[in-house]
Amino acid sequence: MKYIEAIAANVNDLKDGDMRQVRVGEKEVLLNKLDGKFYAIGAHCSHYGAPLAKGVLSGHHVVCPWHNACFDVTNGDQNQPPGLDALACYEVRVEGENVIVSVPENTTGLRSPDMAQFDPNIDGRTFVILGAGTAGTHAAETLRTAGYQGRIVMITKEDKLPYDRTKLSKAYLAGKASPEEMPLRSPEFYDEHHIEVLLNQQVKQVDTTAKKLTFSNGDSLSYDALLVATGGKPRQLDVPGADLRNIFTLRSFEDANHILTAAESKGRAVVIGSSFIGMETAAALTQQGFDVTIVSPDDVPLKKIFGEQIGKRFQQVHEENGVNFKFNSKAVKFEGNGQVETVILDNGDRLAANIVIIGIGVQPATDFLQDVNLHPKDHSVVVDEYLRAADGLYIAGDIARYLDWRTGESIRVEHWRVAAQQGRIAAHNMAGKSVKFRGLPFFWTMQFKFPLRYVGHAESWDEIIIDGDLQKQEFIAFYVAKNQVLAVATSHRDQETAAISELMRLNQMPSIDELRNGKVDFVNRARSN
Ligand SMILES: Cc1cc2nc3c(=O)[nH]c(=O)nc-3n(C[C@H](O)[C@H](O)[C@H](O)COP(=O)(O)OP(=O)(O)OC[C@H]3O[C@@H](n4cnc5c(N)ncnc54)[C@H](O)[C@@H]3O)c2cc1C
Ligand code: FES
Repeated sequence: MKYIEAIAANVNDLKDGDMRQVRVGEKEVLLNKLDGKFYAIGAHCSHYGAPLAKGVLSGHHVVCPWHNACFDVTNGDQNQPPGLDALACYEVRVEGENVIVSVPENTTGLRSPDMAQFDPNIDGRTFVILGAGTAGTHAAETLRTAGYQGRIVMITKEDKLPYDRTKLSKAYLAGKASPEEMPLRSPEFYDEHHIEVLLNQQVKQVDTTAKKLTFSNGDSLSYDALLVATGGKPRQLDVPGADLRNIFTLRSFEDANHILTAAESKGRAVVIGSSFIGMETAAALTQQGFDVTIVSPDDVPLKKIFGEQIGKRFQQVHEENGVNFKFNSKAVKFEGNGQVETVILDNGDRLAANIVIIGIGVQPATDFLQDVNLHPKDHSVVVDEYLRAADGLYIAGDIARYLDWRTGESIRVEHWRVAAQQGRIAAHNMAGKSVKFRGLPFFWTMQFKFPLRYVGHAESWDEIIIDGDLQKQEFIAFYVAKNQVLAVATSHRDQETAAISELMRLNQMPSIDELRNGKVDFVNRARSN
């Protein structure tokens, strides 16, 4: 292999705990100094390619500024999702005052994690992963990185290998991502690591005593351990005309493709619901040339999650881009000749529509589970801190209900990164370790050019402290209850967000008085760990 070598820095350029992006030939490298030693790894996050130098170095790991993936800077290992690959690790040496980094000429900056080889003679067990979403995908790969050599079967009712669901309502629907950009891994990857993916297979029943799954075609499959990660199923609107053509929900690749096909003729779109799916879909369809109206029973979009001020800022951004809102309204009927033409609201208003998207939330997809502890509120599965629901049965992602270690409350979240984290933890436990789930919820949204990141979990709060400027979309909002920061929503303050999530994870957030006074240096506080 050919290497490129270059002087990347002077030894005095970096203090302990510093990191910077440097160039070695044409390649970008993240150079770090820890305990007097230099390390060099790939410069860009394996998720969406964020420059890690703009994140936060905390202890031995760097937190990505965009969606909080974490990498060990001494070897490039990824220790927190959402990305799947590790980072390349490069040779560094010091000669005199020069820090010299050596990089393979063909490096991509990424590295596939080391995985155990499938060998049924060594391990004759079958581990089944029901659900090929983010939790399932991370679990399958983690089983191999954790050394499991038995059979892995991942099952999905969809016709696609695992893909990036979060892009559906953003880049994909807006026409900015092609179908080829959606898969999380290539077909060859699953072959190489002997991860069997059964497509188009719906599971109808799980017998947790006999450890057996039954498919809708009557076939069955026995398992030694099972991870159920079946995600959410969109709520339907039970009103007359709801079965007309061109009325959609959005959960799967197939849903998005149906919407795109119907959207070819452009025209008017009505979106029912002003939470994430509704708002993101409205933004994407507007960018596709639709005249979009959002119908919502609320008076401000996203108010229950972010509060009134931030919700109104999202509304303003949508209105500036031409989206109309019908607040305090419900759709009570759809009319049309085979295909939807009119949406009728509870106040009698009639909205012309070529397509309708219903975004009124999801329910945990658990109807095939009988003999486990389902929560009466939403039929999510109650798990212990190891994400276990019964002997040999693990649960991860949108269907898992667990105790939030920060507040002791029973919560369930619908976030991509959390589902990935849980898939990883569940896999470690299936593989024989004893790892507790102690994640900090994190999600992001992007509507037009308004990005928002959210760390923590707050269903209600006493106060929202806002640092920054909502109008400029540069702010941090702290959601406070009983003198504790439960959650933080931020826009265009990415490095501080990474630092805050680190401080929240370590239980080292500044006091509420400090936050009220402003000017807290979150980045330096997180770096000093
Ligand atoms: C359009 C959209 C955009 C989103 N954007 C964001 C975002 O920006 N940020 C964020 O944090 N979160 C976002 N989310 C939420 C995020 O995608 C979910 O939290 C995450 O996908 C949950 O992962 P999961 O593995 O639990 O389930 P899923 O990803 O839903 O995967 C479930 C899997 O189970 C399979 N399945 C279900 N039932 C059965 C059955 N009976 N038999 C066989 N297979 C079955 C499905 O086919 C699928 O493969 C978004 C969600 C959607 C729908
Ligand atoms: S780009 Fe790094 S976590 Fe998304």
